[in-house]
Amino acid sequence: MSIDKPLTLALTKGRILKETLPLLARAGIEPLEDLATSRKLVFETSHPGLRLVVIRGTDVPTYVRHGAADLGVVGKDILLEHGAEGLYEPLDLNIARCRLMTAAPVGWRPGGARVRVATKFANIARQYFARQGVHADVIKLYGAMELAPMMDLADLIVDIVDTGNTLRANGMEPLEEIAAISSRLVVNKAAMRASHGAIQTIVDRVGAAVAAAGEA
Ligand SMILES: Nc1ncnc2c1ncn2[C@@H]1O[C@H](COP(=O)(O)OP(=O)(O)OP(=O)(O)O)[C@@H](O)[C@H]1O
Ligand SMILES: O=P(O)(O)OC[C@H]1O[C@H](OP(=O)(O)OP(=O)(O)O)[C@H](O)[C@@H]1O
Repeated sequence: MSIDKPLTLALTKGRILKETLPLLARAGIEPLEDLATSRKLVFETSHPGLRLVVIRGTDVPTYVRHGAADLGVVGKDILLEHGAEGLYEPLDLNIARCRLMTAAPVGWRPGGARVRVATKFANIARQYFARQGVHADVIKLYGAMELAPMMDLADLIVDIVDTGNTLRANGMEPLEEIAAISSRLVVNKAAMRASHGAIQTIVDRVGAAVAAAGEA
């Protein structure tokens, strides 16, 4: 395989993208166009032979697993929920930090033998409650998890908590932490072997940028 093969880095759009771009800039990787104002999905960068694609977080592991992107930036919550098969996870980027938690309406106490749990993170929730020996009926939702207990769709939710403002605003409180979440750099395993030098250079530069951000 040619050593000049261009590399693709898949970025999660939205909140993670906002925190990723300054880190990449510190690593000397800057898009040649303004991502915020462009409707494009593919961007050349200042780093020779590296382009960016900007997609939904849940699609990042899919692109990287299939080798359609060589590297990716994605939340650990997505990796836990959708699996990290075929991926290396060489760096914790220490951005978009939050916690994956169980939460319930203030004052809720377990009653019957089963709990109804509404969440976007159905696999994580099933594994978590199974480990706790709790019979959980997991109801998959795609957003606004806090609404489910209010409408008596569920007793508990599993959701991302940062400040706790969203829970408080909806009469809920956090209960238990399932996992600490931050965004990760992931690499396709086959690409790591085929383009080791070029990929390791990027991992090292981004790693140095993470360390510098930690000291700032
Ligand atoms: N409040 C938060 N504080 C810090 N990080 C968060 C927070 N909420 C989500 N994240 C992280 O950011 C990622 C994207 O969250 P965001 O809420 O922007 O997207 P989404 O609306 O869930 O995704 P999509 O646009 O694909 O529907 C999550 O996977 C998680 O890793
Ligand atoms: O504890 P907090 O600081 O309130 O943060 C937690 C909230 O943040 C995220 O939602 P986000 O703000 O991204 O909205 P969205 O996912 O509904 O777009 C997440 O889904 C939680 O609802």
